[in-house]
Amino acid sequence: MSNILSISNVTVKFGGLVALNDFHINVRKGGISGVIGPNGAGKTTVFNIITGVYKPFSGSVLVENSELVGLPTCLIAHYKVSRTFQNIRLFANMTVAENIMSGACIKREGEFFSSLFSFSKTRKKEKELIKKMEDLLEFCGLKKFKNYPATSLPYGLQRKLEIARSLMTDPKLLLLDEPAAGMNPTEKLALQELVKKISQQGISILLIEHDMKFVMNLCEHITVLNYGSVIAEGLPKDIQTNHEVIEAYLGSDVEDDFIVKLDKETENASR
Ligand SMILES: Nc1ncnc2c1ncn2[C@@H]1O[C@H](COP(=O)(O)OP(=O)(O)OP(=O)(O)O)[C@@H](O)[C@H]1O
Repeated sequence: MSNILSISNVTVKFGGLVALNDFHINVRKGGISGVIGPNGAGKTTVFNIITGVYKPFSGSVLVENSELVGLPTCLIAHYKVSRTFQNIRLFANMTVAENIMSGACIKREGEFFSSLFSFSKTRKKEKELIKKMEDLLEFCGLKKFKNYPATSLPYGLQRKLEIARSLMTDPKLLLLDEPAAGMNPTEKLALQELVKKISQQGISILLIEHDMKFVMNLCEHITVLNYGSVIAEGLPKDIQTNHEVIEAYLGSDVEDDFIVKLDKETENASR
């Protein structure tokens, strides 16, 4: 099976700080992959490289066969890449429905002049987008909040709304930056199910997450970063027992979660 995303030899420097050092990752078409690592390891920088926020010092970012390095952020969505952010970025003065619709703006660029000459075509397109928005409300479990102000939703639903908005662009590759951050266990479980459903639609997913249970339950492949370098990569079960990974996490705020998961695995294995 081919890859939707192939990053190779990417180095990113901020002055004297090397945020990513010869970074690489492949995301399989239709797969769910994860990037983990302690705070400041370089995880968000990976997303910022893919989406053109930063230009790497060196290296390549291929989405299918297209090179994204050097492209401005505004063009990345045309390559069917969409992302959510670590800090929720909803339009506070808009409703849930309007926030989702805002994701469609990217699809409507360049339609201005044609719409002047074909009113019926524009109406048809408008109807299609509204239908798509309604479908996404349903799909993401947000239907009954359609007309609520976006920021009146509980935190977990605001995160789902961000995902719904990014799905409005019809991505092939969805980048989720700490989607479970700040969620309670029930919200995390619901989010886990939503991510699985998105994947079942054929959308490839790359996620960054500190919650180890969430990552281990969802990802088929995990890349571990520490100080900008890949220190391990592979199946969740291999990552959990990798000594360099455990070492990197010692002293970090996710250590407890990681060790709890490890203990559970050991417990299950000895049964
Ligand atoms: N624009 C920037 N200018 C200078 N340094 C930056 C910039 N962006 C990131 N960095 C630095 O690069 C390193 C990696 O940052 P990054 O945000 O990618 O880490 P992270 O793994 O996502 O961390 P966290 O888990 O805390 O979000 C950090 O040392 C950070 O301070």
